[in-house]
Amino acid sequence: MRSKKGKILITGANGLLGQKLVKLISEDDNFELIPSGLGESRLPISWGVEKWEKLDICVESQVMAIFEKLKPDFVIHTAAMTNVDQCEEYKEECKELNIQAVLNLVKACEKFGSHLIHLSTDFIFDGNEGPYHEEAKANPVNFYGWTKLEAENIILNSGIDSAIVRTVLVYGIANDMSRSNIILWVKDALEKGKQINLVNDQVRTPTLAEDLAEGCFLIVKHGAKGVYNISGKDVLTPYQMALATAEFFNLDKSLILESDSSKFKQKAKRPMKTGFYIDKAKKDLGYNPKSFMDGIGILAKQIKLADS
Ligand SMILES: NC(=O)C1=CN([C@@H]2O[C@H](COP(=O)(O)OP(=O)(O)OC[C@H]3O[C@@H](n4cnc5c(N)ncnc54)[C@H](OP(=O)(O)O)[C@@H]3O)[C@@H](O)[C@H]2O)C=CC1
Ligand SMILES: Cc1cn([C@H]2C[C@H](O)[C@@H](COP(=O)(O)OP(=O)(O)O[C@H]3O[C@@H](C)C(=O)[C@@H](O)[C@H]3O)O2)c(=O)[nH]c1=O
Repeated sequence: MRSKKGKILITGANGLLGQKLVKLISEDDNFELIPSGLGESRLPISWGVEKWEKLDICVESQVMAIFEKLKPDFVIHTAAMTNVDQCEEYKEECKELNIQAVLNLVKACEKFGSHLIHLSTDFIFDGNEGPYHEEAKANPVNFYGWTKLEAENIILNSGIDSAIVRTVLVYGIANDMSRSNIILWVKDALEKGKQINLVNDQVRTPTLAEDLAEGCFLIVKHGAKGVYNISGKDVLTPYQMALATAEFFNLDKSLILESDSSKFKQKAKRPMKTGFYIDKAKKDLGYNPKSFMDGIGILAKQIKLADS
C-alpha cells in the first residue's frame, strides 16, 4: 500500500467549505482525512466518510488532545463565526471563536509542527479600492473583519508553517447548512414571490465553494506558504448576481428591486468594493475557478439532486 502523503485535519467540517473539503479530499487516497466539528457529523451518509472527531476549537485542552492523538501534518481551519451581523452584536463570542480559537490552534501547530491553512476574508479590507491583491493594506470596517485580521496577524507572527487563504462571498449548497448564501436566499425569495432589494454599489468576486476547496487542497499539495487570494474570477454587484440567478432558474426578475447602500442597511457595515485578483494562485498553484454562471450551473445540479 502506498504510504499516505499526509494527514489532514479539517476544523468546522460540517460547514459549507468544510463539507466540500471532505468530499474532495476523501476521494484522494494519498491523504488521510480527519474531519472534525463542534457537534455530531452532518456529512451525507452516502459519502461513506466514517471518521469524525468532535472538536470545540475554543477549548484549548480539546485542541491539544486531538493533536496529541493524531499529529496532523496539515490543518485546514474553516471554523469561524461567519454571520457578520451577529459578530457585530455578540463581540465576545466572535472574539472567542475567531481569535482565541486560532491561538489554540497555533499553539498546537507549534508543538506538533503542523502546517496551518487558515481561511480569511475580503472583509479585512475597507472596500475603498477593491479588487485587491494579496499585498493590499487591510483596514476592516466591521467587527467580523477585525477579528479575521487579528487572526491573520497571530498566525503570520507565530513562525509556524502557514498559508492564509482569503476568499469572498462563498456560494454553494451543503447538507444541513447552518447558514444560507446569496444564490440560495435569492432563489428562495423569488420562488416565494417575495420582493428583494439588491445593492448595485457593492462589488465582489463571488466564490463557488467547490473552487475554494480546490484552492485549499492545491495549497496542501504544493506545501504552499504565505497569503493567497482564492476566489471567483467574475467581478459582480449583488444586484447583478441576483439577476443572473433569476435568469438561470427562470424566475421573476421584476421582484428584484435595484437599491444602493445608502438605502439598504445591514447591522454590520459592508465594505463597498472588494473582490480579489487571483493571478498569484493561478501562477503558483494552477488554481482555475469556474465562471459565476458555470458555478450556478453546478449548484443547480446539486439542488436538483437534493430535491429528488
Ligand atoms: N461564507 C463566506 O462567504 C466566506 C467565508 N469565509 C471564511 O471561510 C471559512 C468557512 O466559511 P463557511 O464554510 O461559510 O462557514 P460555515 O458557517 O458554513 O461553517 C463554519 C463551521 O464552523 C463550525 N463551528 C462553529 N463553532 C465552532 C467551534 N467552537 N468549534 C468547531 N467548529 C465550530 C460550525 O459548526 P455548526 O455547523 O455546528 O454551527 C460550522 O460548521 C470561515 O473561516 C469564514 O470566515 C471567508 C470569506 C467568505
Ligand atoms: C441580505 C441582502 C444582502 N445584500 C447584499 C449585501 C452584501 O454585499 C451581499 C451579501 O450579503 P449577505 O448578508 O448575504 O452576506 P455577507 O454577510 O455580506 O457575506 C460575507 O460573509 C462573510 C463570512 C465573509 O467573509 C464575506 O466575504 C462575505 O461573504 O448582498 C443585498 O443587496 N440585499 C439583501 O437583502
